[in-house]
Amino acid sequence: MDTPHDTPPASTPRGGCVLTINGGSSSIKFALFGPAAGGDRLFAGAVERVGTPEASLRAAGLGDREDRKPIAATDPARAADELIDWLEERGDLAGVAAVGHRVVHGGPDHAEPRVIDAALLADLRRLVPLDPDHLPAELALKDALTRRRPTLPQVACFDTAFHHALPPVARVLPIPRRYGIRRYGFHGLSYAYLVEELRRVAGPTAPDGRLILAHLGSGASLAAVRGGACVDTTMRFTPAGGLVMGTRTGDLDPGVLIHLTRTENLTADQLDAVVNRESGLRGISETSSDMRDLLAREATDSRAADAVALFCYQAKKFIGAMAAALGGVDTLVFAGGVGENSPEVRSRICDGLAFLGVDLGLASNAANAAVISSGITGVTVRVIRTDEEVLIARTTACVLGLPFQQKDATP
Ligand SMILES: Nc1ncnc2c1ncn2[C@@H]1O[C@H](COP(=O)(O)OP(=O)(O)O)[C@@H](O)[C@H]1O
Ligand SMILES: CC(=O)OP(=O)(O)O
Ligand SMILES: [Mg+2]
Repeated sequence: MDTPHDTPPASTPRGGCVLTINGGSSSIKFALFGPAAGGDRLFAGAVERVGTPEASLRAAGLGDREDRKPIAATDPARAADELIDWLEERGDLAGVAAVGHRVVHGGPDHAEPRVIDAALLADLRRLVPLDPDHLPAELALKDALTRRRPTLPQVACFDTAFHHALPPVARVLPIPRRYGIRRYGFHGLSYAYLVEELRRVAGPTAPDGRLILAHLGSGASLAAVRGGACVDTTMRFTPAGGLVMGTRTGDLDPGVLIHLTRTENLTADQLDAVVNRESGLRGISETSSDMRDLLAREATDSRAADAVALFCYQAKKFIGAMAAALGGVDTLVFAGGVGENSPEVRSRICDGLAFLGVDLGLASNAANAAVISSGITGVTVRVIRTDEEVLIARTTACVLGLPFQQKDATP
């Protein structure tokens, strides 16, 4: 898996493919689907640790071993160029009919997926201050692809769309209206996929009940869904709010920021770095933002133990809050890198939630089974592997009228 290839693995000739791009602050996930009529995932991968000397590109096709190589990706634009070079070398870009982008923030005006044109680009550039940790990278990826393939249609799929119809009481934030600050909510592509997948695995009426979705990755949030519609979510105006995350604070007394501005003379950029990149699990543990590292260290490092404990405690409290918004809960879904893979974290989050009817089965939870509730109480607890990429590919094909039927949603 770690052996770098000097030559890229051979690709199969193909056309009509959809390339998906999920650009974040430190990684770019990508996948190639198609040919369009089949909709298979041909390969998937990621450029990781963008902005550091350790940046690398890894990818694996169906049945292939993973290919990994170091790349020079000092910023998102360089990372995009490296990724496009790699796709060109493989001969894959020639077969791409469309590119679908995850766009984390759509602001007040954009929810429906649409082709990225000059007007949308101008709007997205204006939205950068709302999400300085995702949008610049996403725009750099779009620009790099346009430079290299000016006629290739590119479609924006908005992470905020799932929350677009939040009830007014969940949307309003208590600050003078003149500032136009409101709750948007994020991780919507993941949530939309989880609702679809729940329908597929648990029956067409499963998402109609009271549903709590917990997307627990480096970025983490929860959503309360009733009748298939989102009624509340933990993130607010930006993806920095809500649950404590790998490097982001989550909810913080706003007075803390005033205090830091006054006592440390921090500028907006410095506050951005503190809130979005130096805090959360990293800030508390003083070592790592990665849940695996923290779990491995917590027996010998009380700071790592504090970080894990805080994450689990806050997730438990937010499940309680989402249950209150829904008037109870029928199904709880864990997703994201932590939610899908850590029985320990799930067990600590659910410990003490028996009053809501949440009770985990020991063996099923340890096995990361699809259903991990004990069956003794009323709430069905599930683990679903989220797949933002397939949702982007499907949406992109739909916007452009490409034939695309995803045969198997499981990566
Ligand atoms: N087996 C595991 N146990 C605990 N945490 C895990 C495990 N596998 C992955 N994770 C955690 O998942 C997080 C990354 O989640 P992911 O959804 O991939 O993030 P991203 O937001 O970058 O998409 C990291 O904190 C990582 O440590
Ligand atoms: C919205 C958000 O936090 O996204 P990610 O988890 O990819 O950083
Ligand atoms: Mg993510």
